[in-house]
Amino acid sequence: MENSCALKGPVLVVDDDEQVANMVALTLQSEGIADLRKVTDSRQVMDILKQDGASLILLDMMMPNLSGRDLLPLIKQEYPYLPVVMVTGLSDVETVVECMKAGAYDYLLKPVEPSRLIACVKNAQHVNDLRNEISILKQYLLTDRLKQPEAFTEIKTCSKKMRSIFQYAEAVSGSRQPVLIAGETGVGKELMARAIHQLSGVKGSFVAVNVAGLDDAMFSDALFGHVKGAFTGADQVREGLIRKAAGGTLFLDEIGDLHGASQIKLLRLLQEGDYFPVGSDSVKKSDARIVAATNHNLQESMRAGRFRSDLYYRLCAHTIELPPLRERPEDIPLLTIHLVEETARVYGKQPPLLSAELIPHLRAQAYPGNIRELRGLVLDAMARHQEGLLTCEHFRLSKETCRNSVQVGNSNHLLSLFGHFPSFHEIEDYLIDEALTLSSGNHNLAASLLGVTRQTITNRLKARANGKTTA
Ligand SMILES: Nc1ncnc2c1ncn2[C@@H]1O[C@H](COP(=O)(O)OP(=O)(O)OP(=O)(O)O)[C@@H](O)[C@H]1O
Repeated sequence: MENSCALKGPVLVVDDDEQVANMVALTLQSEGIADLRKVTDSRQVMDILKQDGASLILLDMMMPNLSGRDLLPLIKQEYPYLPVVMVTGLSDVETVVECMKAGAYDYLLKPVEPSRLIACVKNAQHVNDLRNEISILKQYLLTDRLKQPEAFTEIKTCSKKMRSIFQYAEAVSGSRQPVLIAGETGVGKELMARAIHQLSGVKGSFVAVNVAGLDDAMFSDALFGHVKGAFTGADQVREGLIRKAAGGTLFLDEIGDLHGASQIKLLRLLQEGDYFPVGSDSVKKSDARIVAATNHNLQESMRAGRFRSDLYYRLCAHTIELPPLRERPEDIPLLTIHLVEETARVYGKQPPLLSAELIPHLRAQAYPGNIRELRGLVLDAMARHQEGLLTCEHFRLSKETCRNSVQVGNSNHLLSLFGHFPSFHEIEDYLIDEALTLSSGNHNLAASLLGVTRQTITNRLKARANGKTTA
């Protein structure tokens, strides 16, 4: 019995009549469902499932040697979550009822009507997606592990909230449904969109377009392209970005600013998977996965009549809300060190050590521009910095927060913290513990924060464990 309910693999079209199988396959291919396998001998089905799996089976009821009706219980016993759609002639309706009771997902009557076939397959795929998503989320609840941590390498974080978001992103990355990434400016929405693209394992490209400021004509031309002669000056055919994103991901940034007329076109693309190049009345199909991002509250925009509710509900099936930096201050040390190292590489400098008071200062900022703002601050500070420690003096920080943070060195504060005036070793231990907390236990990071080597921290911790520290 199959333990995992994650369903991967082609749609199997099982019919002894090759013509019918071809017709079904062609109809599905015309809808962009390309991962198909035709099987004309039903006795091969169980072996195929064992070797290559399947995400759905279209199973003819009447076949020589092993009928669909006899095969169904065998499939259901081994693969209880695999949707099986029975395909049958009208006269078999009673048997269909029996098959539904035996676990068939749905049935189609011959001759198969294309729109019903497509709707049935898409529904089954949607149910599969949801089941896969739930199954992955369940695994996370039990293990708290990421399957592909490398997809998130560019997103530096030690925040638990962000880690749960990574898990959710992994869970939805295999779905064909759109993903909406919401969050303030500069929180890393585009980085997240790229991670989802990488996680989904699709072969096509990641194509990004910022739709803010595009009027409807510009939007249609950029996305859908145009035919020669579509308008004055259109003397060449232009392939739209949607074509470039075929088999990949189309990232629509600032979707909350999308023009009203363009919203209708995008809705059609999401619902039907098709579009018209400008100046053409021949419809084109798209299999690009749509990921959209916004820093607006789309529900508010919807209530204010600026954003179509049908489009919103189509987009928000999988929503990822990235928290602002002020809600994950624990990321500030890690991000600062990452940005300092990155900038040092760009300027061809040695990465400087950070002064002890710098991180508390940086943590005290509000960052309305989030990580992009922190990046700007670090770039600017690194440009001023000549040599030695990187300190508060190099940063354009609010004087108020600097004054507040400087009070860390106040002796009253030390008295209230330790209950007595602390010894040198107590302060040392305290600093090491704080740095380890800030860096989520990362010794390299903690050493960099304290301006010492990693070995110093390790030796100190070892000595403490062996009871060799003096109070
Ligand atoms: N967690 C992170 N780790 C490292 N760099 C980050 C992180 N988050 C964001 N950045 C950097 O911050 C900058 C802004 O990120 P990004 O463009 O992804 O934000 P955004 O949310 O899409 O912004 P906007 O809404 O303004 O388009 C980029 O330079 C990006 O590399």
